Amino acid sequence: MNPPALEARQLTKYFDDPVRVQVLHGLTFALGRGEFAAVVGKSGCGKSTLLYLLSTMDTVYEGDLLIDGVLMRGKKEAELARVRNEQIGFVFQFHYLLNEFSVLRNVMLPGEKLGKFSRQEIEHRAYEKLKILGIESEALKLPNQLSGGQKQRVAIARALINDPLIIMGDEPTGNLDKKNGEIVFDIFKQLAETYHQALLIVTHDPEFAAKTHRIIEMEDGRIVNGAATGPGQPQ
Ligand SMILES: Nc1ncnc2c1ncn2[C@@H]1O[C@H](COP(=O)(O)OP(=O)(O)OP(=O)(O)O)[C@@H](O)[C@H]1O
Repeated sequence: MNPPALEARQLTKYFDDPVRVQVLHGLTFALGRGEFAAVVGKSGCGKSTLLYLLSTMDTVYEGDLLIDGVLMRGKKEAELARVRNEQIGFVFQFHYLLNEFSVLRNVMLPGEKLGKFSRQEIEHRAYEKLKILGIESEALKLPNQLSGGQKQRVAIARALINDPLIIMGDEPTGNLDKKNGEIVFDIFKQLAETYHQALLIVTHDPEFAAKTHRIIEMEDGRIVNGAATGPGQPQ
């Protein structure tokens, strides 16, 4: 059996700014392949801090993090950068697309950075991703010629270019209207159910959270609900 896409074991985080404050209190949970989980909780409960740790961007923590069964502790920054680029796709509330490049090139950039495929192959993959997101006709436009919903779909295509095992989002629908939020939700669901990617999405939208496979509820730096993967959850 495959290991979980993501596993946190007693993840603990302190900030020392200006005094020592514990922000995460020994979080233990796993996220399987094909699972679509929402992380919810009040402002300040530690959701973004958790995402930072899980995405390997913050390496100062206690406890352990495993990605696809591999322990992240002790890895050098260059190795972590490779893990991030290859295994994790990130979608933020704001799209951070580069306006001087076409939509297609924006999607291709993380593929070029990975350096695993030829430029032609990356371009082919970028078109494929834009197609999944229903915006291949916009490929040669500049990001600022698109609507907000379309831009967010480009950002998702960019997160998918290297076929990551895990997709993380910090309020990826926070900036969208209801209709576009639903489109993005359906895309995430398809990624989990058709492509067996693991999705961990921070959201303040209860309707969005209620439609995912699993809600991980946080309170004051602890998981108070949804830490355990239920029986029958896709792996
Ligand atoms: N760099 C930092 N230094 C000190 N404290 C921090 C730092 N970053 C976050 N915190 C604190 O850690 C706690 C958790 O913050 P975090 O941003 O993870 O919460 P959140 O649940 O994502 O909130 P929101 O929903 O408002 O985005 C908060 O009390 C915050 O003030």
